[in-house]
Amino acid sequence: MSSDKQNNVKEMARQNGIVQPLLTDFYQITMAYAYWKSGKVNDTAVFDLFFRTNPFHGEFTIFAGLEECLKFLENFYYSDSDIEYLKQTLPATVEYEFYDYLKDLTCKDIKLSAIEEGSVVFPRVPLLRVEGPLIIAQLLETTLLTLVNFASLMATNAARYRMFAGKNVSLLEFGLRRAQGPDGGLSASKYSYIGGFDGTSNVLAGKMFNIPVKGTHAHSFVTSFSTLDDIHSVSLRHADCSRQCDFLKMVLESRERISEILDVSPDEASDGELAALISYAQAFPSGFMALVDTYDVKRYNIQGLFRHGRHANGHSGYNSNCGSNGRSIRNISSIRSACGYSTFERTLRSGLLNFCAVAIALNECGYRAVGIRIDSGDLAYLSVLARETFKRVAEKFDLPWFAKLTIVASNDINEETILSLHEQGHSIDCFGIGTHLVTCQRQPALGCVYKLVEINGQPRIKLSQDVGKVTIPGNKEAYRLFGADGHALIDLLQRSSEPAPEVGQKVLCRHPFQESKRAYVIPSKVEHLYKVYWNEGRICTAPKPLAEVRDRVQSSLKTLRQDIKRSLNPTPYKVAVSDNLYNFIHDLWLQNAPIGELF
Ligand SMILES: Nc1ncnc2c1ncn2[C@@H]1O[C@H](COP(=O)(O)OP(=O)(O)OP(=O)(O)O)[C@@H](O)[C@H]1O
Ligand SMILES: O=P(O)(O)OC[C@H]1O[C@H](OP(=O)(O)OP(=O)(O)O)[C@H](O)[C@@H]1O
Ligand SMILES: O=C(O)c1cccnc1
Ligand SMILES: [Mg+2]
Repeated sequence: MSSDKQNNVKEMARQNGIVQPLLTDFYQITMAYAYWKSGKVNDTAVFDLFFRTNPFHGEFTIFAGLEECLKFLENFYYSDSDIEYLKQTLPATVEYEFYDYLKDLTCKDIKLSAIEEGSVVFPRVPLLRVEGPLIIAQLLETTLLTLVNFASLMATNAARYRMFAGKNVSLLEFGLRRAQGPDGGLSASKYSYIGGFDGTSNVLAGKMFNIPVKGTHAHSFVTSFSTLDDIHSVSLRHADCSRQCDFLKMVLESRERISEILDVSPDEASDGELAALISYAQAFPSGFMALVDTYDVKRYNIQGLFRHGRHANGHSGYNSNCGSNGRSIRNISSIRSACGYSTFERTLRSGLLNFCAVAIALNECGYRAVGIRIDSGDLAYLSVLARETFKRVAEKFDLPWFAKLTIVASNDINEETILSLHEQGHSIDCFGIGTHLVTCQRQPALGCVYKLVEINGQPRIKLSQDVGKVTIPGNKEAYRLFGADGHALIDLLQRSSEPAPEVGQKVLCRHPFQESKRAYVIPSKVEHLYKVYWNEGRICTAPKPLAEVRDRVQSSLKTLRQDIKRSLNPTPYKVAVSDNLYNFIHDLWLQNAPIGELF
């Protein structure tokens, strides 16, 4: 295949295959027919796509999904089979000329302006502005919403995990198996990466979007081995020469030595687990990363006790509620009485001992192990226990790097768990996060809407009893005004006919609906938020590559004050309208609001 063709295939692959004009609500097509039949073919409209509330009890959102929107516009046409399907689906009374009209429909007369993908954005400020023929602009609604809503929600969720995890911890997305279907899983991987995750376990996402693919192994790998007899080969080739080492013998010898250092008996470690770890190390001698909790106390049938006693309030006993060994005395004693031996002594005893034995033997063969994953129990406590173990082995074997082995933690981790673990203190280097991240469990939808704000040059306002739902009419521009300290201060919406605010010039910023709320701002910097991305039938501003969008998320977040980003009770960021737009909204509101009668 020529390299052009290969690039083409790669480009196509980056596009989500199910995104096409029929991926919409039926009512868009019935409305299109009714518009067409009522002579509105030449009407022009402006639609705003925006959300009303930030997700996750936060005060910011990350805008994502723009690249997919542009690809959708680029490829928008009804195929013959689409038209055939519509003929069967719409009533027989629909005139045939309508299908001829649909057949020729493309986005050539649409103009799409948008905020840069990866930017922090706020309620009411349109993320996309779609201008053009009413019928086609209307037909785009559902697909644009589905492309922006989940992408932005995911990117925001991931950015929050990134922010609360801190920059010294890596984050891996492990969610595919628990995601909302294959497309949910794929999108989750893509937008988690944009939001600041370092890698994904999703191989297709890695291939399609060039995201680093990472992973460890599952419990099933460990439990598939029963005894040392299950080891296929006892040898491993030395890293520096072709010499075959008697790897099994080396591991068993190192296990003896380490068990003395750790003051545990090798008899208590599982041989099946050791066989599994040896086999994994033989397959990946330079990337040895082992799951070490398969044969911990959790697998000895006392799970119920452990769970109810310890995490009832979402906190571990470590540090807060602990005895001299760092565990909750109540839980330790209840587990002791249940199983007749000390949990503390037993915890990770098998896994850590076996891991260290294999890692030391690998070292003797010229390889460095990577680390461990813990997937159950008190992650703060167990990570500290593992780090202490590594330090002891590092010292005894005079291998300083051993103390710094990577500790990955997984198991139902969410934002609160990360904050709580940080509060307690832990030794985790990397979180593997699935369910809560990809399903956005804390808030499963963003709630972007697509509202008509102008028709044939005339502004449109949608009134509501709920003032928060009143739309801001007309064709508008949005500006971000920065304060003297360089932070973003306020987003300002103006009518498109108004001159842009200028640096150093006082601007009156008004709350869109509350008359008394207003402030003067003298911006130190003004950022025009919209660029035209699609016009005259083509992409006129190229969307940025994924890695640049990812950087944009971090640089854009840096412009926000810390209090806007904090987890608990963050300060709202201000979104305002110009004085001119304020008066325009309220005049139109009065014109459109019916005057009631009292009897
Ligand atoms: N130190 C900690 N502080 C707060 N939360 C923690 C801590 N350690 C673990 N967690 C969280 O507590 C929950 C523990 O879940 P659970 O009680 O089901 O235990 P488990 O170890 O997963 O048990 P099982 O193996 O039976 O599923 C997980 O959501 C995990 O992320
Ligand atoms: O908990 P999440 O945030 O969703 O992260 C993904 C989970 O998926 C795996 O568990 P699973 O029990 O499916 O398989 P395993 O045998 O590999 O643990 C992994 O061990 C994590 O616990
Ligand atoms: O690689 C892993 O450790 C992994 C991948 C998916 C889900 N849980 C864990
Ligand atoms: Mg698991």
